[in-house]
Parts: sequence; structure tokens; C-alpha cells
Amino acid sequence: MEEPHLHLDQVHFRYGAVPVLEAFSLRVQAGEFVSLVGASGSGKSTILKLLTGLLRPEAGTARVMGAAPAPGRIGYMPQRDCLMPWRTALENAAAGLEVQGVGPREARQRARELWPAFGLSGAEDRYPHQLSGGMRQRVAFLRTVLGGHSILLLDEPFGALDALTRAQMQAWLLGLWQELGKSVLFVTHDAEEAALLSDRVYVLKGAGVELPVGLPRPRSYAMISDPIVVERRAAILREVGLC
Ligand SMILES: Nc1ncnc2c1ncn2[C@@H]1O[C@H](COP(=O)(O)OP(=O)(O)OP(=O)(O)O)[C@@H](O)[C@H]1O
Repeated sequence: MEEPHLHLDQVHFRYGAVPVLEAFSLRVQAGEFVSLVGASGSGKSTILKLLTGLLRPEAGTARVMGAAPAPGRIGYMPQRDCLMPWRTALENAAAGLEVQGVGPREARQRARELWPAFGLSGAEDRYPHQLSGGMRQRVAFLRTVLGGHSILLLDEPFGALDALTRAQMQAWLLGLWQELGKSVLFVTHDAEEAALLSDRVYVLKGAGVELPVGLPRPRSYAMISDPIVVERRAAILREVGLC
């Protein structure tokens, strides 16, 4: 099998005396969309931090494209959008390039090229407090994508959105991901969202339970009522212990 883009093998991790992960394993192959689902506090954000190199496993191995994780190797979108209130939407998105040494003018130009695909036309000069929750998430997502990495870690990007905006964002992300062709590890509490968007789902329970989704691609939001999505949602909830 090809070298996975992301690989955790038998990882153990604890914060002080509190164990969080015990023999947890995960793989994300190139171009796959994989979700991590688990109860609050089960260790989802910890897994992302192990893959970015912000944390190190106590035992087991973490690998990103075959090498040890190191900050800056993958695009990481944290739970909160972390937009800078003193910068416009365009300047916030461009920040992903500026931290890599690209000049502000060129960074803004490259952000503008992707601006319409992110549904942000007309919002270039607005400040974060003038944007809706969904728009803020799209700006933060564009900033992450502009980092140019082939692997994206997305930590509950839609967690704070209302149900309708969340559905719109899921529809938008399905289309965008199919165009971008990135490998994605996506954290969510929402079993239906995981089933609709993913190729595979890991439920955080013990050493982790892997569930293939098996829904054909390309996908559209209309597949939300497909029997496969309905069945996979139920399977995820059963693993979490909710039904
Ligand atoms: N820096 C830290 N020091 C000590 N304990 C921590 C620290 N960060 C997280 N924890 C604990 O580790 C466990 C896993 O945390 P983590 O943030 O990975 O969970 P999560 O599944 O992402 O939760 P949520 O869905 O609520 O974001 C939790 O019990 C949390 O309280």
C-alpha cells in the first residue's frame, strides 16, 4: 500500500496522569477525506496536535508523509476561526501566505483568485465582526488552504454554526474538496456530517473503531437522505453508544 499521508500507529498519550489515547491507530491515504468522531473530551483535538507536531506520543508513532510531524508541514484549522479583528476579510485570508514569507500584495492577489470559490464575493473589505459565522469560517478555511499544503486538519469547522448554515457549508465543502483534491482529517461531533462527507470514519473509543462509508463520489448535499448515509450515521451513533 502507498505511504499514508497521515499515520498514527498504536499511539499512547496522556496529559500528566490522565490517559487520553491508548493504542490508537489511524491512516489517511493521499486524497482521502477521513473524519474523527467522538464524545467531548475523547481526544480528537489531541490527535490533531500529535499530527501537527505540537504534541508527541508517549508511545507508538506519528508520521506525516512518512516523516516525523513538524509544525508547518500541514494545514491546520483550529476550532475557533482565530480571525484578526483589525484585518479585513481579504487581509485575514492572505495571512496564511504572509507567514510563509509571501509579500502582502501578492498574498492578497492570490487570496482574490480563490475568493469567489469560497463564496466571499463582495466581502473583501469587511472586518470579521461584519461577517456571518459561515463567512468567517470560509475566510479561515481559505487562509488554511492558501498555506498550500496537500494535507488539511480541520477541527470542527462547522461546530459553532446554526443547522441551516451548517448544511450550506457541508454542501459547499463537498464541492470544494472534490476540486482541491487534498487529504483531509476532519473532526466533528455530527455523525450525519461525517457519513455524508467522508470516505472513512474513526470513532474514538478505546483503540479506535474504523467505519468505511462506501457512498459513491462525486457527492452532493442531496445524498443526505441516501440510505447509505442514514445507515452509516446509525452505525457511528451505535459505536459512540448513543443508539
Ligand atoms: N493541555 C491539557 N492539559 C491537561 N488536560 C488536557 C489538556 N488538553 C486537553 N486535556 C484533556 O484531555 C482530554 C482530551 O481533550 P481533547 O481536547 O483532545 O478532546 P476533544 O475530543 O477534542 O474534545 P472536544 O470535542 O470537547 O473539543 C480531555 O479530558 C481534556 O480535558
